[in-house]
Amino acid sequence: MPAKQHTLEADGIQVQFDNQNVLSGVYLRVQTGQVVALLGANGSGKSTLLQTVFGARVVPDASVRVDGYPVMPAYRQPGLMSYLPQTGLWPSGMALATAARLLGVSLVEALADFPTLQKQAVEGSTRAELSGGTGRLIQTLVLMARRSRFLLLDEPFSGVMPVHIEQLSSRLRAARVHSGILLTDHRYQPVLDVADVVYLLRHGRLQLLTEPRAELRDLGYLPD
Ligand SMILES: Nc1ncnc2c1ncn2[C@@H]1O[C@H](COP(=O)(O)OP(=O)(O)OP(=O)(O)O)[C@@H](O)[C@H]1O
Repeated sequence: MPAKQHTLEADGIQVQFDNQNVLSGVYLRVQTGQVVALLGANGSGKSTLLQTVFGARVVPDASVRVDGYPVMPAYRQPGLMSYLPQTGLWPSGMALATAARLLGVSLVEALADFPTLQKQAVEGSTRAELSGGTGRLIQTLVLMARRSRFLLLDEPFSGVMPVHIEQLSSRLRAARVHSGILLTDHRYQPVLDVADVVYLLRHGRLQLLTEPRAELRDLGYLPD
């Protein structure tokens, strides 16, 4: 029997910095079974939006709902949402195994199918001892192993080598069985390859793209 579908919605999000509107009148919808891409220029407000949805940023009048019920702050609801911030998920000097344990995950299971990562994540090793891309990938895999209903990923492909991006993309596709995934990254190609739905954040608003590659080219986000 197919898993029951759940819907995350967010709206009413108005954010200003220095009297400039960063987010105004955003409506976002993510369903379990979907990978939803959030694209946009540097500084367009993608990270601000993810922080707000997770509850890490408090925005008056914002509404975040799952299946129609308010879930603010979402991070307080057990099993509901996991969030990979752009700045890192745990302190870089913390042992990977400790970080995974605090997140309720087995490091070995999280890194299954990634033998090179398993070799690097030996007892006591920390993110600070790994390359940037390896550390990024390990954080994403640990977070995914929590199997939360919704997963917010801010630049999971950053610094990750193509062969691992491919493997991570397969994991993301498979994770749709139990999760809805909201993903932002400047590596448009792998994002578009994995996404079921694509939003462009522009002038503070979300635009749903129906022909993502063509529209991104027309708007100057992708080269001709
Ligand atoms: N705490 C803050 N104080 C002032 N301005 C901020 C603050 N946080 C974010 N901003 C501004 O808000 C805008 C949106 O930032 P945000 O990090 O959300 O963009 P982004 O789309 O994630 O960018 P990038 O793709 O470069 O990561 C930027 O202009 C940024 O300078």
